[in-house]
Amino acid sequence: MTEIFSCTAYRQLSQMFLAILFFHSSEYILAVAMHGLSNITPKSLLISKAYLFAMLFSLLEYLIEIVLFPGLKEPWRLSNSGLAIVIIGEVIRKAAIITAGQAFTHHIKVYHEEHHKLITHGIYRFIRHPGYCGFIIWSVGTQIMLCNPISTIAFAIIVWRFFAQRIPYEEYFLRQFFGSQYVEYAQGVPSGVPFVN
Ligand SMILES: C[S@@+](CC[C@H](N)C(=O)[O-])C[C@H]1O[C@@H](n2cnc3c(N)ncnc32)[C@H](O)[C@@H]1O
Repeated sequence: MTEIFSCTAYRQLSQMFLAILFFHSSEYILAVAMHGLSNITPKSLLISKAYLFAMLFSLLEYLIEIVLFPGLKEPWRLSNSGLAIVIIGEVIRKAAIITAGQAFTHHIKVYHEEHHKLITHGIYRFIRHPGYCGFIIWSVGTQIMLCNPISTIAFAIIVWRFFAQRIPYEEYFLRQFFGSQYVEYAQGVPSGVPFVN
């Protein structure tokens, strides 16, 4: 047992645990700070059944591989690059949440509220969906950090597909709310999610 859970495994699993803990607790704290505790539900922790399934799958992959192919987990440069990618993803996502403030809601708004202003400054000057871009980077980074080949590819495809479907829906309402102001903004600024215009 001690041999299976080598130093590498302890380090990688602790980093994963801390990455997840930091991500969800900071999402919740920021949601409370932006919207007030009374407007927040446990959904702001962003833990869905699909997400839990994906994370458990990745943990299972890790455990199977560390037993059967321990050498797969050893490339420390790759694992450290994963950690760096996780941090970059966090920074991009949190910059989005802090910049957008009350405009950043975890559900997509389908009715225009008066206080909802179009955000085009800060990180939104460079990409239209930094929150989604940051999450894709963060989630794929967690799997690179664990040196999980299957989950790295699966996370990249599944998370990308999720946002590729969500963005057109979200932008339909943004065009309804902000009209030509949003159309012009979208023409000049890339989405930040690969292959999504
Ligand atoms: C989960 S947030 C994600 C925001 C953005 N898609 C991102 O990735 O940073 C979803 C809410 O943000 C709002 N939203 C998205 N882009 C916005 C912008 N540029 N200005 C104001 N609100 C925006 C949408 O109306 C939606 O209700």
